[in-house]
Amino acid sequence: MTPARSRRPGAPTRTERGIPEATVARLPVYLRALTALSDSGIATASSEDLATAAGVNSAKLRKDLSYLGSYGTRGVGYDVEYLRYQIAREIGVTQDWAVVIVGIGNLGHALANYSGFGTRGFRIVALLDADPSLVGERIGEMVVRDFAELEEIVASDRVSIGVITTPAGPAQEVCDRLVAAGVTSILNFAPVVLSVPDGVDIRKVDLSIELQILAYHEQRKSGEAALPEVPELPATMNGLTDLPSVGGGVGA
Ligand SMILES: NC(=O)c1ccc[n+]([C@@H]2O[C@H](COP(=O)([O-])OP(=O)(O)OC[C@H]3O[C@@H](n4cnc5c(N)ncnc54)[C@H](O)[C@@H]3O)[C@@H](O)[C@H]2O)c1
Repeated sequence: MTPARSRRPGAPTRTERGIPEATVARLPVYLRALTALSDSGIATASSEDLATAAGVNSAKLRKDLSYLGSYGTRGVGYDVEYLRYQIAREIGVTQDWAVVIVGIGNLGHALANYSGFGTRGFRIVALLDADPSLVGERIGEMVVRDFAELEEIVASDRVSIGVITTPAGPAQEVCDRLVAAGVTSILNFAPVVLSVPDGVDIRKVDLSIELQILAYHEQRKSGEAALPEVPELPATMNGLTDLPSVGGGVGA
């Protein structure tokens, strides 16, 4: 009989391929840094260069990349194009992902107007809203469509990712409709915890939490300046620095 697999307490959670979730959360950051290096015509980069471009320390970067089987060449560094391809393949952005955005208010408009998704492998196929006064509005090359068309759009465009930018109240109902229609990944901007069935991935973007983390660091910095001897913080608080950034989440 196969023994039940249990996770060692405190051990990092890992994906099915054995890559720690924290590493997966940093891969889009590396991808963005590599794209910038590639756009500047740089063909190879040392782990230090790459770490600086990505804003992490080089030991962490080397460890992360080792999970992809990428170790660079001693004295030369990493092949920028190849590493970019490896990371894109790992994240799954070598293919085109169809995305719908639900709730085209202030935030929905801002996301709809953002042109950076396409170059990162995400194709916005529909902007949906329940407000009839918004339906038919043109935003760039797209027209806001009625949320009632959701099921038809998800099926015809093979949509796998849904972005929720509605108020908190209707967010769970919108989420349920997305899931029932066949969407299996959700990016939620609404300030509410959504429940999804097994097999559906959900990410929450909350700028106020990110700001609170910055406030914590600010307080710590000013505390250190004012008081020469600041007591050591518990390890769990120090771990806050390992949280993935919001920017990585939305690819902005
Ligand atoms: N995560 C963050 O960091 C962050 C930052 C800003 C705003 N927000 C949140 O994002 C959400 C949107 O903010 P906003 O300022 O754009 O709000 P908004 O009121 O301008 O827009 C919300 C839109 O959702 C639509 N809507 C409402 N119910 C719907 C339904 N059942 N189906 C489809 N569409 C529906 C409305 O018609 C409206 O157009 C809010 O929940 C807000 O709290 C999050």
